[in-house]
Amino acid sequence: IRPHPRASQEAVGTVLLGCLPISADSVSSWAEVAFSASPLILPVVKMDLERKVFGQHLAVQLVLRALNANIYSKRPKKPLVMSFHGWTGTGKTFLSSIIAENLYQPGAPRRSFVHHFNTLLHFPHASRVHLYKEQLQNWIRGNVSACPRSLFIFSEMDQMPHGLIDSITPFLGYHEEIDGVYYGKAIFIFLNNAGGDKITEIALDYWRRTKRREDIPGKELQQLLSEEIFRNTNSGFFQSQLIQKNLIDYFIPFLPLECKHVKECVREELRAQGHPEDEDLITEIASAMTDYPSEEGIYSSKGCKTVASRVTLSI
Ligand SMILES: Nc1ncnc2c1ncn2[C@@H]1O[C@H](COP(=O)(O)OP(=O)(O)OP(=O)(O)O)[C@@H](O)[C@H]1O
Repeated sequence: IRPHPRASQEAVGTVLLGCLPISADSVSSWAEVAFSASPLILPVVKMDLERKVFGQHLAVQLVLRALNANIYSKRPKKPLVMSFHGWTGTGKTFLSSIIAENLYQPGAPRRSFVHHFNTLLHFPHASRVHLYKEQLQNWIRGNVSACPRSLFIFSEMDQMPHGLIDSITPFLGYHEEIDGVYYGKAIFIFLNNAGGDKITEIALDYWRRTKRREDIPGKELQQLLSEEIFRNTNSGFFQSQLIQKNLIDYFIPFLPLECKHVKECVREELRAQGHPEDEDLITEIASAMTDYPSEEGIYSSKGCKTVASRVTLSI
């Protein structure tokens, strides 16, 4: 990751990447305008999430609650920090992109406020952790100083070099300001496969006891997740201060997707590609994808991830 030349300590308070090329004050106020914290925003996000995201009632509920608490507060005491967990293809990236799309007013240049870090792309070498730490801090400090409502998304957390994520600990705490920068309106989302097996284990247990997945208690699941990723050497949060200091506000579980959810994804994909909703084809693709556990075939181990290509190949 190469921070924008202006996103550095000296430049805090000047113009930064992604913001309009005007003075810091106007950038800041522009960002405020672009961020539509009107009473309408959450109903719109809610509608979008409930309509487009299948099988993730817990994640949707928790995310809405979290956004509600931060967005409508005049001066949140700390930035909103959410960590999404679940198997591949269950909608973690999809849900964060829906948040990013809805958080800012239409027409606002989203890249000005939404910053996506992909571990494999931006932090590929464990030996360069020191360099990454400094760059990451500069990037966040610089962008939040210009756009307080910045959204930072970190994907592939499982691949994150140990210790790197702790470099942003100071920004995530309860501080009025740090060196003149206020972080309370920023939003951080971490995307992680770690914890996915635990979530599936619990979901499967409910299924086997013929209990509804809707009855899985979110609170307990969140607690289990925080313990699991702290212990897991591959979670990106292994022995992380972010967890020790309770700076992650919400651990959001993404449940494994069942055949009926995959069917919805296939249906959606057919529509998006402009094809008729062929029920036989929908069932065929979804059934072929629900492969876990091998004896029962209840969940799709790839979620909806390969749906688009399967639809393309089947047409
Ligand atoms: N729960 C879901 N509801 C609707 N569509 C979904 C859902 N999960 C996945 N999809 C579809 O599958 C695609 C891939 O999912 P997505 O990239 O969000 O998975 P992910 O959980 O981020 O996976 P990974 O952990 O591998 O990054 C999405 O773009 C979306 O089209």
